[in-house]
Amino acid sequence: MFRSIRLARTCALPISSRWTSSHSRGIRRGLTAATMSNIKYLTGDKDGIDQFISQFDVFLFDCDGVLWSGEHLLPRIPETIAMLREKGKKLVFVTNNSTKSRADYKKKFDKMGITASEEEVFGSSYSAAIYISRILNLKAPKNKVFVLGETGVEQELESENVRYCGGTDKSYQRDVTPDDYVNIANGKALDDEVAVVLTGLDFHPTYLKYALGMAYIRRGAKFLATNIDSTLPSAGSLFPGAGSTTAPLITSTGQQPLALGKPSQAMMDAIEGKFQFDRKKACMVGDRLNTDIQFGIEGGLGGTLCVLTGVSKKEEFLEEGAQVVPSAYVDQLGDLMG
Ligand SMILES: O=C(O)[C@H](O)[C@H](O)COP(=O)(O)O
Ligand SMILES: [Mg+2]
Repeated sequence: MFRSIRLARTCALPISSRWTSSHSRGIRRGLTAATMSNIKYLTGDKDGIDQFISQFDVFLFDCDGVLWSGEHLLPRIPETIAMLREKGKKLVFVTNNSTKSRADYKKKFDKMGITASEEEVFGSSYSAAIYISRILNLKAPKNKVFVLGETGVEQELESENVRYCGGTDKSYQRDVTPDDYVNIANGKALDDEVAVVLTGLDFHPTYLKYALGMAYIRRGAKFLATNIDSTLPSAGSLFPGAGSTTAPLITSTGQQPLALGKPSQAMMDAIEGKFQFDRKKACMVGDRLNTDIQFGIEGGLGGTLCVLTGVSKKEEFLEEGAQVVPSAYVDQLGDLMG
């Protein structure tokens, strides 16, 4: 894949041509006995843990299902993060959860006693905002975004001076009326400055928002998504994810959105550019195979660590022929404390 790099506006983020590839090229690799034997199970293996950690200078951490499950902090997370910092490791928090901004995550870290800075967060809502502001680079007045998502998306669009409508605006959280059908069909209800429809995990989906989103896409607006995770791990269980709240627009328009969160390799390029690290000395830690682990493997990182406190189960990567296989796994991240 040809990769052209151009320095962007303010904070030096490389702009990769990989923003354009809609879906990452899945991993085509059968799980053989050899690879199965290579997967390290680290829980309870002190020497194995030390040896594993010593290979890496940088850890990219997923959040939901790894650090916490919704508002429930998982065991020994503050200690584990502190331990890695004491060992001089660089940490980056790479979440697909677009409902919060980097500033919101800083507040959540503080509330949960996790030592982390806003600068260390790189979320899918930020990824989407920089794609729109620095790649699409839409010309006014047709440069507005119709949002189907939460405040995290809105805040990150604001941080990139991108205009938007929809989203958490309460005037869209109402029942659709007969006039709405007429005004959407004749375009009176549509904002001519909307050039993009951006979806994320939406806790307030309404038929009206879907009807407007569909109309904008049908009249040519770009269809983007922060991420398309089908489920959200929370309170130790699974709930509808961003992919599920985006699905009505995929079904009604017959179009697939360009997803800008993990496993998008353009997001990896942007993270590498911002945090400047050697991929071979970096490890991706996550709970989901088709986002986190695939992200690390396709990104050519030195290693991937799957934790079993979120979405994926070990059977999914230990079974014969498994497509996405981490280099190691633990029952929970806190197990790295030995
Ligand atoms: O539905 C979603 O958006 C995802 O389940 C959720 O956001 C995943 O977040 P992550 O595990 O990447 O922190
Ligand atoms: Mg996760």
